[in-house]
Amino acid sequence: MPPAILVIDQGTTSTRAIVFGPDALPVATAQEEFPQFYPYPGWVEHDPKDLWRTTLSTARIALAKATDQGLTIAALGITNQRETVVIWDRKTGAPIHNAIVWQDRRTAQACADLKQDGAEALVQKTSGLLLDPYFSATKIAWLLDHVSGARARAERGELAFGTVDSYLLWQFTNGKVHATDATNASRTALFDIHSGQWDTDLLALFGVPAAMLPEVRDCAAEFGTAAASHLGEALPIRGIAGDQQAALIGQACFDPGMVKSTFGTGAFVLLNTGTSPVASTHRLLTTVAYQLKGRRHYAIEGSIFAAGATVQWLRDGLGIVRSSAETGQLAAQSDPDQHVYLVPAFVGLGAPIWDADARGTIVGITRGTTRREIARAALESVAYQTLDLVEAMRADFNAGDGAAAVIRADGGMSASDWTMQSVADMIDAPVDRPVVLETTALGAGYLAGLQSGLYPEPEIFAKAWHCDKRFTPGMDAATRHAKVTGWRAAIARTVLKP
Ligand SMILES: Nc1ncnc2c1ncn2[C@@H]1O[C@H](COP(=O)(O)OP(=O)(O)O)[C@@H](O)[C@H]1O
Ligand SMILES: O=P(O)(O)OC[C@H](O)CO
Repeated sequence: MPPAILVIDQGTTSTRAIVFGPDALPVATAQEEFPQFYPYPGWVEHDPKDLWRTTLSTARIALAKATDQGLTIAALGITNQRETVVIWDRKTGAPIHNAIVWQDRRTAQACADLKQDGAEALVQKTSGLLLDPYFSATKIAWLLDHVSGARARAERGELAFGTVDSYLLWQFTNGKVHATDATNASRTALFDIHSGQWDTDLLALFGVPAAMLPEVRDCAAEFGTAAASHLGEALPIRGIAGDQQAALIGQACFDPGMVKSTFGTGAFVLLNTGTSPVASTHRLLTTVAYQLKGRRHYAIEGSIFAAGATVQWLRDGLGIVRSSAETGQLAAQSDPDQHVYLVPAFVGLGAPIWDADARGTIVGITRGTTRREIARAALESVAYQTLDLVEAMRADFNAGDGAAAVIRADGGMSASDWTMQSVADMIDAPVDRPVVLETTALGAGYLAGLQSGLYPEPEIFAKAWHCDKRFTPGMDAATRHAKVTGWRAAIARTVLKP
């Protein structure tokens, strides 16, 4: 029977399982949403049992569909929402608390205090990240300080910490393997991205005992065996990467200067900088892109908190569109002489501004403004925010024309031709949308397939990447300049901290 790879894509709102055949094309999928918990404003939790339950249910469905097609699973790959923290008891495997999700802001004050003490330089230099509640370290400390007895148990080595990949790996292997990969480790703010080791100074800074940390492995590696009791057969786990890094791999962005952007609820833009980490002077993040055969490749990353979320707000909050896709139709009919800007700072602004207190605004409306101009402003806000990240990346990477010469797009919102054209116009570079849009799962599948000898080395795999549609920039420089100037003025009215 032809071999295939089963991938778990454990995301923020749903878990998906996708099987890739011998030619690395998707052949079977399953998806399941799970509950989100918001105990207080700004807090976001998941029940780890839900993450495991939906992992099993979707994997079983996808596996059965693949078996029906005569395929046999050679290995498992895992990709996951990053930074989210799970802590569990090593003896029972039981989590000591709900998972604290990457979006959770409960440790904002702890981060502000550390910043006040001048700790950000160490964090940035060693981990490549910033002092922000987004990352795992302060979430771990919060759990150790708020769950009764947890700190003492962690120090005695009784508790294990993991990002979601690590927790699923523990479950699949029945507690035999406590490991993660270098991309997930690089999102914790505890990992020295230069040496590839957990860092004792960062552990001391955040108050995290070393005894609770997983072992860090390559992205394509032997991660142990999923016990037969889970999926009906014992399966080797051979690939792990955080979801944005997995998308970079799935988009075959292996050369320095290549960029992918995933336009989902938010948007994540990553630029491959090769085997040297590049320290950003524009408050972008430096992160591990992937680690293969002990060799780390790096990326600089910027994130936009509201991309598709703005479209959802027009649909579910304002009720001025019936479907996401309608926004593109309305934008196409809008009046080009109206200069309306929407800054979707619903939960503050991400890179490169990082203002958690900024709140959204709409400027430039007149009595003649209709939902068409509002829809256009919503879609254009994604293009302007992408431009802000790409400009910062081009300046940081300093590679002239080679940096971000093209953006490879994916994610649900990449379905919007109008938005992709607008992004191309604003960044003044082509946007390519690939044939296989399941780039995140493909990236993890590629890693597991590479380790299994099923898929070829990166250079060969990259040749199998095919563009479905290229969006070529078509806006004249004067129009672009005027529009971007208007956007920057709108941002200035939004940002609270200059
Ligand atoms: N045709 C479209 N036009 C505009 N936005 C769209 C379109 N199709 C999907 N979206 C947006 O894409 C987002 C879903 O993308 P997805 O990658 O599934 O998100 P996530 O993985 O973050 O849950 C939604 O916010 C939706 O509004
Ligand atoms: O689960 P997603 O696709 O929303 O991705 C979440 C990111 O990994 C957070 O850093």
